[in-house]
Amino acid sequence: MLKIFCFAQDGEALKKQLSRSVSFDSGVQDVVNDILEQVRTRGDAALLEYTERFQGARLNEMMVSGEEIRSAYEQVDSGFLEVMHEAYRNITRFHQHEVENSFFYEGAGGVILGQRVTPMQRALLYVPGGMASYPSSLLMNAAPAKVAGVRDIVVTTPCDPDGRVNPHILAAAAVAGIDSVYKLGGAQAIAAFAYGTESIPKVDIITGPGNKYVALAKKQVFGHVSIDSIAGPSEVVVIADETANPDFIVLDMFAQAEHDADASAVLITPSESLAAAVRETARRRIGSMLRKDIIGSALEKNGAIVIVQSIEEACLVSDMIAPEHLELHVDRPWDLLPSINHAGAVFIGSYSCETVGDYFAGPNHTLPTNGTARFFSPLSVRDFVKHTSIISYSKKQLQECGKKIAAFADYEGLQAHAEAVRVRLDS
Ligand SMILES: NC(=O)c1ccc[n+]([C@@H]2O[C@H](COP(=O)([O-])OP(=O)(O)OC[C@H]3O[C@@H](n4cnc5c(N)ncnc54)[C@H](O)[C@@H]3O)[C@@H](O)[C@H]2O)c1
Ligand SMILES: N[C@H](CO)Cc1c[nH]c[nH+]1
Ligand SMILES: [Zn+2]
Repeated sequence: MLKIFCFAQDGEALKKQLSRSVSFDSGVQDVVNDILEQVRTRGDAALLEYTERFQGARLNEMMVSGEEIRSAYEQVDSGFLEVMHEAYRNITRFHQHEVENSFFYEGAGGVILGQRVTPMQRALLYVPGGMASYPSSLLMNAAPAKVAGVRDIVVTTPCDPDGRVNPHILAAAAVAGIDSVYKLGGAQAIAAFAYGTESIPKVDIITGPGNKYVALAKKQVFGHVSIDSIAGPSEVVVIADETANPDFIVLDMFAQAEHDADASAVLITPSESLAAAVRETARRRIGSMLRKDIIGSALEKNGAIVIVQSIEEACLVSDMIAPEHLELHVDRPWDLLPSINHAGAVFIGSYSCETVGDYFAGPNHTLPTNGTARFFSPLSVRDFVKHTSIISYSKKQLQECGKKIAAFADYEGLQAHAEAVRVRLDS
């Protein structure tokens, strides 16, 4: 199930296997492109057909009522509510540190220059709900949107075949103060909110994680709307030395693998004895896991133990993968941080397990996957704002530099640009 590779011998083959790419396989691309096109051209009719096909639900009503949200909040276990409230406070507090201010300054000659930071007006938060339900993802998406000051925040998540949304998700919506929840999932939901349909209002940004269909749909609609990142099937890389605990490592690898048969989990270590112990522990423990089939498939397809020559080489291999999550189970974990260039989130030391970040610590768990941590960042307040440049010249200030500006336009051969300045110099 967890094959052991030696980087020195299998380097080239491993590069191919481990480097995850944003180019999803062509079967998935065809399916997603077709769904996007159908919803774009046929609107609600296609949306409802796909909802019936993929969720088994024939919907008369696409939205959850306010009453359902209130009653879910009242009925959910009070201990769970408390944890959700505490987690939401932690997440909000973290995101408050990301707030950017507008700025203005006096440029040469006293002109006023600046940048306004303003919130997006309409955001869709996608909360996955195919194989499991993710109230934690609702909290993770809502907090930065709220902190940014987004005016209209709507959530969508797949309902069950009876048209019901998981009550824990509805309770999380109440915790975050969100009252618009749709029952739609998959690429068809992404299409509906990206293009708009008769019943679904187009949004400005779509954020949130999802399976490969959701992640690819977000990628394809980018440009019609903004997106946060490609946050697809979960991934973890563990870098470990001989001091690490094999049980910790195995359960952290299982934790990501249990999300999806397309998830991935890789251990990189210079210790052959640790590699053998992890493989043995995985074999022993998998039988007791409720999601053993999903874990087994994910590890079979995208699981590996890679033996390297040193911890430094482990960092290089990890960078090659650019994982969503990177755990450092080594003697001096902080020392490795400068050698890590590409990871969505880094977990320092063997007690900072990824589950802590998934639910509770505060940093966002919506993270880039498929190697896109090379250029995407975790979901943040920055995703929910945009920037507008401000330029203010008086007549006198324009007269001081107008000739130079008009000359620049002349060099570009753009006469109207030049005249637009000269006409003011003569006025
Ligand atoms: N990267 C992150 O930040 C992050 C965070 C949390 C969860 N995740 C990931 O989110 C995903 C959740 O996946 P999920 O499936 O449980 O829920 P989901 O809501 O992402 O996907 C369910 C929907 O996928 C669509 N779908 C399923 N099979 C299809 C098919 N054959 N053809 C077309 N559409 C199909 C259906 O519309 C279905 O309703 C997992 O991959 C998990 O690892 C990622
Ligand atoms: N590990 C997921 C991100 O890949 C987030 C999550 C939510 N619930 C449990 N885990
Ligand atoms: Zn998780």
